[in-house]
Amino acid sequence: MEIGQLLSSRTRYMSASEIRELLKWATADVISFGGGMPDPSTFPVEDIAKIASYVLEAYPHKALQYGPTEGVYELREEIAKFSESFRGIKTRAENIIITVGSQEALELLGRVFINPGDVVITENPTYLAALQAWRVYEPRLVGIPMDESGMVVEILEERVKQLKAEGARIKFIYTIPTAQNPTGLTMSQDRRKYLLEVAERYDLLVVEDDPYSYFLFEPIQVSPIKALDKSDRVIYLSTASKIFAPGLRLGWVIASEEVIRWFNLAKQSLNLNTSNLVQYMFLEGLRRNVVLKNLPNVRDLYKRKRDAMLAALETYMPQGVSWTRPSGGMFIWVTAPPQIDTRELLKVAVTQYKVAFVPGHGFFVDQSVRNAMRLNFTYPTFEQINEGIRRLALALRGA
Ligand SMILES: Cc1ncc(COP(=O)(O)O)c(CN)c1O
Ligand SMILES: O=C(O)/C=C/CC(=O)O
Repeated sequence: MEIGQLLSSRTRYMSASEIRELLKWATADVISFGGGMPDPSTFPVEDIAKIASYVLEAYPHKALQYGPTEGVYELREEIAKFSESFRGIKTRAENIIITVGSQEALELLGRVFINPGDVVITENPTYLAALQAWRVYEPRLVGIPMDESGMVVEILEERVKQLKAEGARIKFIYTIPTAQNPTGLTMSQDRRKYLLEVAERYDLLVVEDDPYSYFLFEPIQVSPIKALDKSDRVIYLSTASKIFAPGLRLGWVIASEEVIRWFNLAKQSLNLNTSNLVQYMFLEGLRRNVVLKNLPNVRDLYKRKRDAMLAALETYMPQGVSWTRPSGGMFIWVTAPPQIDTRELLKVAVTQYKVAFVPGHGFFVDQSVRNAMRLNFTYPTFEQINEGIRRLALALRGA
């Protein structure tokens, strides 16, 4: 049966995630620098196995039953304590909703805030799956350039002034201020304060997406923007994906009670509630300190992997190729000579050189930059990092 005529008009805005599409390349002979996957050796498998059997023995009915859309109250309380002690964010259970990964939080932002033509301001480049989630709501995406200290907030302020003057409806400013995806860059503390000042001055919402502040390799003194928020204008997203296990699909939002109420309403029609079993498992993981006890080792491993990739880039890359030095997180952002289209390069890289990466196009609000690529260093082994960069350099020389 042909369904083309039956599709909704919004499907024209649905496009594949170049990250998800790459997962198929994670074959035996292709070295993939694609998905932002944690090193599987960091998964606390034994702890999770014990926790799963404990939860199913201690409170099976609560774990296996439907649950409250906003999430298990004890978990929301535990995340509030974790956020204050570990991130300096003072909050309460009532200001938290548990989501199916922070990817669901990105969807809830679109569903609750974006009408066609509304302006959403982001860093440029930014997380491509956020753009993917929001495009179906037909926003006007405005990208702000970055430098070594993150989003150039002076340019943000100028753009906000222009947009306000033309009567644009700015719905929120989206930032990944710490070890940003895809660049790995971290916004300075001064810029964080300046961004909040601009948001205060123009009465704007700020969405702070923060999966990576757990993995800062350099001693940079930065605080979550949410920790500086005195007027409930920052919507803070974080996730268990990088500090526990991505396959469990658990994230959370910290925001005003009004935002939480609207996210709750939108989530009811999406999936009723995040898996209770997974919520109780993460709750036990926090209570047993499984999350924090592993972090120093994981951070050290990822720092060594970042250094290994930076060394390999220095060794093998030809003239004209540049890259970021990430302060943390999972990614290095590489810029090839301007004549190279990395989507075209990927085809050759995979088939002839058996190495994969995420082309940079999809991380830009207008897909305007074609000679960039994102490399993940946390998933590949040290040997694959060196050999994969050697192969990538050969592919670039041949381009
Ligand atoms: C900036 C950003 N936001 C959201 C997500 C989605 O994470 P989750 O696994 O919690 O859905 C990711 C995952 N890489 C990310 O990098
Ligand atoms: O690579 C990323 O940034 C995101 C990874 C999550 C996914 O596998 O889609």
